[in-house]
Amino acid sequence: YNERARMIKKLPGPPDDFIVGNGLRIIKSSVDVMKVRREYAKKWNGIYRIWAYPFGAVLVFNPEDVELIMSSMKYGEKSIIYTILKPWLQDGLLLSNGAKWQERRKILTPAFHFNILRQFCDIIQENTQRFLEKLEQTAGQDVDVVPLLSEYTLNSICETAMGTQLSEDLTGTVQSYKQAIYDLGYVFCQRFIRIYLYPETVFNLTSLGRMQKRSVKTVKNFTEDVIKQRRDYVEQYGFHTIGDNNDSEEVFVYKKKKKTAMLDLLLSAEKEGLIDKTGIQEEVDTFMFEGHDTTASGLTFMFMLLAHHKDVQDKIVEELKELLGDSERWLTMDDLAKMKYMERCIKESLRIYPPVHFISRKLNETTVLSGYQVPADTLCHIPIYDMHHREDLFEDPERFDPDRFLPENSAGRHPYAYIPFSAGPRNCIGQKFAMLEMKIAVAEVLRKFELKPVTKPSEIEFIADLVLRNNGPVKVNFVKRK
Ligand code: HEM
Repeated sequence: YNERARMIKKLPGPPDDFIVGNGLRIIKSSVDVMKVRREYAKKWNGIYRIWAYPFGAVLVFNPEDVELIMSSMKYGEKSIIYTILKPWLQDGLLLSNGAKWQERRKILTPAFHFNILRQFCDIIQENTQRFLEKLEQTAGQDVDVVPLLSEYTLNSICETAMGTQLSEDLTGTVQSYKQAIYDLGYVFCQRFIRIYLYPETVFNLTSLGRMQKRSVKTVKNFTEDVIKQRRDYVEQYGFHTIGDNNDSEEVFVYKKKKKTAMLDLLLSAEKEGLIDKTGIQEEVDTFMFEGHDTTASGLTFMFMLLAHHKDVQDKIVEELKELLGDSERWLTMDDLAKMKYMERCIKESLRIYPPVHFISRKLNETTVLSGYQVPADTLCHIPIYDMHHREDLFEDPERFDPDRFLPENSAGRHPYAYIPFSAGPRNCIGQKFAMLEMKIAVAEVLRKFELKPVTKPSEIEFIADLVLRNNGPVKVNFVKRK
């Protein structure tokens, strides 16, 4: 009942219970908590608050407020809920703040330069061909795309950014890594809604605390192996450079040399004393997770949608035919840039199913949002999913309509109404990489297969996790084209 509480309670939100405020109302199962969030978002369209003593949170999904928060570094600091991820991602780019974040972002930005992505394109293509062979083995059957796509995207990030191929004898380790990521997402969400688990000493005594400890160990063992493999390679052969035979392709990475793998960049920064071993580990942990789980989620829902929209598949195939005729060559970056219809389909899928459905910032000063005074230190959550599903921003929001992204239909839309990759200075560093990978996967799969529907969008039940996931398999039937 202090001043901060009184200010927060002026915002619309669920009714309070004595002392605990809304704290008990949000302790739900992973599925129910997502349903409650949707109910609240529909009821208080644009802004509402949750007061759970001693924390106040405001959920902001009015584009004007979102712009205010995201467009400058004034609110660039991540909120306290991300500290739950610290034992795993430590001070990697996703979690770090201030000068450390700035320095790291400067080191890592060149790793996703256009010319480097051009080199990655071939590597992703090779991986895609292996993925297609896997699909061929189950052609005509109902398959759960979730594990297949997670393997596909994990291989892509390892072979490109990390410069390491995951060999067959690592299959067991890879499985444990993926399971550990699921477990860490589960622990994060369970702890997030249970404020009494915020103190470390209490949390460490619980089964969730023990689960986190085990999972962090598994994840770190795996990423340590990836770093070691590349370190050994670099020691033996030197940094893998590109553009040596073609000066027009020259890429100046971190002021001088040219390197492909992101990990090479970090190893070379280590030599210059700009980052240490721990720093490399935290960035590799961050990029391995952000670089595969998000894209896998995006592709999962994209394939489900395509399976239910044969007309959309036909249009993409038509676009491919116009571009390639009867040629069986691989698609290049230039081809993909011309596939405007397919790009609209991916954008629309990321609107309906944004893989990163929720982000959070710290308000470090009292801020006016939607006309309400929100006190300093309030957690400022941005539920991207709820904004993308606002009826007044996207008419008939559940309908899959790629033409929403035609230039004439996007004109007048608020630039912060659609933010699957976040926006502003702390936006997604891997956005172009993710779009490239998704385009290659969609185009190459549709060249070979027609997708038939199995799991229906109406059957999807989200579970609370770091990325958008269904509570169960997402099945599609891939039928080989003649
Ligand atoms: C469809 C795929 C992807 C989506 C939807 C996505 C979305 C996002 C979003 C919304 C954020 C902001 C997070 C926040 O503020 O808490 C973010 C940050 C980030 N993403 Fe992605 N991402 C994707 C793919 C990738 C890939 C492929 C990589 C790496 C290769 C990557 C690396 C990162 C990193 C390192 C950050 C933190 C950036 C910073 O704070 O400076 N993401 N991403």
